[in-house]
Amino acid sequence: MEKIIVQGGKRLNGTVKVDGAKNAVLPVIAASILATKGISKIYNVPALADVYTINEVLKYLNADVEFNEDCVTVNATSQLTTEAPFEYVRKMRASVLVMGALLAREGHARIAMPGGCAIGSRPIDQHLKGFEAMGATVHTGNGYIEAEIKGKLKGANIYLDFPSVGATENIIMAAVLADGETQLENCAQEPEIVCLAEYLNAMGAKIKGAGTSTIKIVGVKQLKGAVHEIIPDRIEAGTYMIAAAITGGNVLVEDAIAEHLRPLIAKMTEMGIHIEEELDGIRVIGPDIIRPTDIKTMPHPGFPTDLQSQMMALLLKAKGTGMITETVFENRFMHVEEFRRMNANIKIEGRSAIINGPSQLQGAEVAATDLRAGAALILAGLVADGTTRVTELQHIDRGYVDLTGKLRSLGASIERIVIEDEVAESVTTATSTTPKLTMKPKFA
Ligand SMILES: CC(=O)N[C@H]1[C@@H](OP(=O)(O)OP(=O)(O)OC[C@H]2O[C@@H](n3ccc(=O)[nH]c3=O)[C@H](O)[C@@H]2O)O[C@H](CO)[C@@H](O)[C@@H]1O
Ligand SMILES: C=C(OP(=O)(O)O)C(=O)O
Repeated sequence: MEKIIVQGGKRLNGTVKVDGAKNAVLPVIAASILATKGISKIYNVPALADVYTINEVLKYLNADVEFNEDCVTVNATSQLTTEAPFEYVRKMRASVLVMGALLAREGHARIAMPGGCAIGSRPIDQHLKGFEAMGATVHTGNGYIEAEIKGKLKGANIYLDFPSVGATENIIMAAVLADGETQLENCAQEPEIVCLAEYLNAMGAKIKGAGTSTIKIVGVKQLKGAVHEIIPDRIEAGTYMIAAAITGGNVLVEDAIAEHLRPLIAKMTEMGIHIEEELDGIRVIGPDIIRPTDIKTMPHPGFPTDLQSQMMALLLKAKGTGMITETVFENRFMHVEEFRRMNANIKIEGRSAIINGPSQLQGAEVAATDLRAGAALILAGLVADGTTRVTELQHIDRGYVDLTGKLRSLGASIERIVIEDEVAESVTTATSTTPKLTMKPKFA
């Protein structure tokens, strides 16, 4: 078992570099199987557990995939198989993103049902509605969803009931090889959609309007491999911006793109945090007193749900009452119980959390209930009295490259350890806060 151990009380200072965006690289790698000619080279790829999983999915489908340094090379020119089994989809829901591409290219896709996860039920009805509008038939059974089309998909007008990120991506990937024009309305406008569309256009696709609520796609006959660079991860960047603010530090978040982070910058500014947009990133200077604010998560350009739990950590240190309303996922407050173990004063009312700050946070044993919850608990640990121990690190590894190493380079007292003997560890830690013989640091 592994744990992250944080000692609170250090101000963070220095520069931290952001990696490539998880939510951009996953659809881009999925889209690479649309190329029946040439190879793709995708740069600025973060070494995340989810990237290894999507690469495994592609290899299972019969593509050649290599991951060296920050570059993933894909050759998908051989005949593909058209099934993504449960073992991959269970590990990572984004495995469903190969569905649109397989359907467009091979006329068939069979994908294990993704099911729900800790943050919500997460259906994919909008993805399937798009495929059906393009002429595909969709069946479900035995835990799988199967879509097929005789001949080619046909361009269609598709209106999404909600601007789903995954549905927008899957439908774009289906439409690029369809006969005729597809118009996708009320679609997601996230920067990751723009990154995907730019890659597909470099492959020969004809997509216009990515980044707005209406996207037009004119189908083409064939796509070829292309070179593409993944955008910096705005959620990772936002997490370090909050780390700087919560500790009253001064940190340059290198490569953070301010245009992608407007809602966070606006809210942090309202909270009295000093933010400077510099040429090579965003500098955050934490104030002595943080003011409370109210936040409502929304699809982009609204406040991102993926920064909701980290902002809750920050509100715990604000002087006064703040409120967070989560509108994107129905169950994304799992971290509240964990914050309460740390002495946080939070009340839940329906889809809102009322945070009465400042809480005198205390170090505790807590579990990362999902990826961003894990990051939020570490942020709280940075300002808690004493030691915080975070478990369930597999969630954090899905979305942060070396979170402990990066925070330590800014001056945080944090390490990741492998515990060989759980019982011995609990006896030792009950009496001491010094490193124990039973623990081994995992990263240098
Ligand atoms: C790999 C990736 O990019 N993940 C991101 C993506 O997830 P993902 O693409 O799964 O998120 P969606 O935008 O699709 O989901 C948003 C909401 O719409 C609902 N919904 C979605 C599709 C559908 O067919 N039917 C339906 O009801 C979902 O249950 C959820 O409540 O966007 C989310 C919202 O910004 C982020 O939190 C995730 O980090
Ligand atoms: C919810 C997230 O990711 P995913 O959609 O991959 O579960 C996230 O990145 O916070």
